Amino acid sequence: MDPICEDLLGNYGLLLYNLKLEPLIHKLRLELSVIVARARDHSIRCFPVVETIHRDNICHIVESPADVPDKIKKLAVEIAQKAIGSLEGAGVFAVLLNEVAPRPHNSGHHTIESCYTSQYEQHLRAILGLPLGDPSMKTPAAIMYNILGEDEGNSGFYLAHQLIAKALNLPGVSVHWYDKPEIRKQRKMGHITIVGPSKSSVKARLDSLLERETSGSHDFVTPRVGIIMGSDSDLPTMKDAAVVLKSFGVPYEVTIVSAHRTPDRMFTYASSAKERGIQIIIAGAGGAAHLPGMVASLTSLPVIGVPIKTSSLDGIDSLLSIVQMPKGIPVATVAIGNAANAALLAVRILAASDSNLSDRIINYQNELRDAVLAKATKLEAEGWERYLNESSSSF
Ligand SMILES: Nc1cncn1[C@@H]1O[C@H](COP(=O)(O)O)[C@@H](O)[C@H]1O
Repeated sequence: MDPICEDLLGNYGLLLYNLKLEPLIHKLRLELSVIVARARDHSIRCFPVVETIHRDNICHIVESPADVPDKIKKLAVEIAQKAIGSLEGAGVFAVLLNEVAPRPHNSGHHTIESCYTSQYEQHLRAILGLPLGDPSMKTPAAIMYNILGEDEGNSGFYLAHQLIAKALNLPGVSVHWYDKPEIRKQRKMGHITIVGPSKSSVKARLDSLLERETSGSHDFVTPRVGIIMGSDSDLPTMKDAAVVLKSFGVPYEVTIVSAHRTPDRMFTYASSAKERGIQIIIAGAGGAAHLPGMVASLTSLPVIGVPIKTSSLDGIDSLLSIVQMPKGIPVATVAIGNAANAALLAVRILAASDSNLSDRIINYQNELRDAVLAKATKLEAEGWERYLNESSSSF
């Protein structure tokens, strides 16, 4: 059997339309879903493939995009398109393992916050004969959690509202309450969508909401600075920015975004940064270092570029690629390899409207001054030869 099909049969079940489904459905752990929109002119657009995670045969969580290889996503989209192509009618259809639902679907609820066009808007566009909208994600990751009734009556409402109150304290969260008059155990009463910069961050936020152990970070504060770099080989340089931000107590996120190797990710990252709460982006890249400039062209946020020192041209190539921006799209550029200065500049920009940070910058500068004055006093007292001998290890 084709290994892709084996993969699907093993984990995702999408190819099982024509097989005996019952025994497999009972074992279903997760399922892929594709929301397909078909317009009246028969044009078709697909939302990103999501994975739905089931508990007691009820959809519990939806993660977007699905964490499966691209070849599986491609195959899932092809199957979904084929399925919808064989049906009549315009509108939004959800294609899953055991159903084709001719309507907006639970597995597409996340699109309200995470996609340029929600499944509901797409449905209206499709049935009204309007052009279909862009179904791609405007945020790198989203997770949707169904609020299921935990109890009957008032106790059930109380538990659900407790969860909602907690959710509203987390960044990137939107709560939808369906206002159903009655609550029953396992009945879908609403849903919570969490959007964020990565799968791990949205999963960690959901874990914190549900008071579950998380394998990722426990820091759920919205990052104010995004530190991005073209490759993990830039990390030894770029980590200095993180160290400085940490010392100033400025929340930040760190990730890899390559202008050339992951252009779509760069687009999504830069265009969603502002609405995710990021205020400044620090972008490091080496060689043909187009990342800072391209990111600056996709956002209105200030962008600080860090030229990474390269082996062949010592970073001059990176510096010139970053600093020579055309008029209209500025990138503040620091010295080659000086990610610490990029972070200090970011802190100064934030400090312009944050008196607490401003005080910390002044303290930091005072500390720098005092350190230099102490060295000057020592040099004058000891003379340069002894000073050099004593300090040689630190030069
Ligand atoms: N310009 C560019 C686009 N995508 C990655 N780079 C840069 O290419 C350099 C070499 O990357 P790697 O070590 O992954 O080959 C890194 O500095 C990285 O920022």
